[in-house]
Amino acid sequence: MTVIAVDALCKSYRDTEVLRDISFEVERGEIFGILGPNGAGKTTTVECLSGLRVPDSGSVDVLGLDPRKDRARLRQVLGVQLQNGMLPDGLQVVEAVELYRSFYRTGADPGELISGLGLTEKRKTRISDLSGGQFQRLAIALALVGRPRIAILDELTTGLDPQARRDTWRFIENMRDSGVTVILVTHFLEEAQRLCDRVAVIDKGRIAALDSPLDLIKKAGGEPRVTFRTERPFDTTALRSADGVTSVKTHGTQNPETVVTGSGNLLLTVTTVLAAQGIAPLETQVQAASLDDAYFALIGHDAKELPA
Ligand SMILES: Nc1ncnc2c1ncn2[C@@H]1O[C@H](COP(=O)(O)OP(=O)(O)OP(=O)(O)O)[C@@H](O)[C@H]1O
Repeated sequence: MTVIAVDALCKSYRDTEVLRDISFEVERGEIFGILGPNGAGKTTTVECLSGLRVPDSGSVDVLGLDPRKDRARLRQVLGVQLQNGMLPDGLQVVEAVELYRSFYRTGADPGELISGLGLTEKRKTRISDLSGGQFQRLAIALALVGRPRIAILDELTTGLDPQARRDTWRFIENMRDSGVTVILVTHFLEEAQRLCDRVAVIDKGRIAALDSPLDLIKKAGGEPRVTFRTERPFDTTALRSADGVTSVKTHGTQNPETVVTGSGNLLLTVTTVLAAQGIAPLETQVQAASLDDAYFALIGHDAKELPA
């Protein structure tokens, strides 16, 4: 069942086109990721979904409602993660959650939500005294306290420590399992790969790709890689011509690092070729293709690329 339908959305700020013909649909119970570089138009897109921004043209349908015309009804079914600075500093955590709970006819138990997000110790702390990560967790609690049917989480885990990030991922997965649809704007590709059922990559106001993380990786031709170091540089000719190997890149002169990408049993291929040359690889690692590869292939600047 489609819960969000966006069709041909366009938006300009003065004479700068920020959204250029954005269309997508989101199904009930999905975690739908929105990825893209800074300034790509991700926040503007989700602001059009929640009615905070009015598109210049195109249409948005959220659970059968038009966010421009039905904001009051939409607010009862849509939870939006607030950004820092949007809440009165003097409120305590528990007061903020209870206040937000009062905006909804039905909703979550504030105490359970606070504990589920690891904020029990901070329940009496004023918002101004929270750390960045604690505020972030409060913002998630406020987005969810009305038990929304759709939650829009923009930069969900920015500023969270690794443990809190993982706890938050589990929390979001449980939410999805209970039928909530989640729109997740993120810069963390690992987060998108782990959580999202489908991902839209927005670049310069257009959708550059929209697919499941696995299919994005496949379509971008992402391949597993084997990385190792050697004591000294070696002739890579045999490795380059081995079956299934598509690229070999080496960098450094002291214990140079070599990265081999390809298909088949790449680790066996690499170790066999090296053994035939009497080379013992050090610190060997095998990595599956990831969303990072697909993302950088799509937006065209691979910050991680090693020199050939
Ligand atoms: N109120 C505004 N007035 C003018 N320009 C704006 C306004 N809001 C956003 N922009 C511009 O629109 C473009 C898209 O912004 P948006 O916040 O949607 O990007 P984003 O993809 O969410 O970026 P980020 O990853 O940095 O959060 C940017 O170039 C931004 O400077």
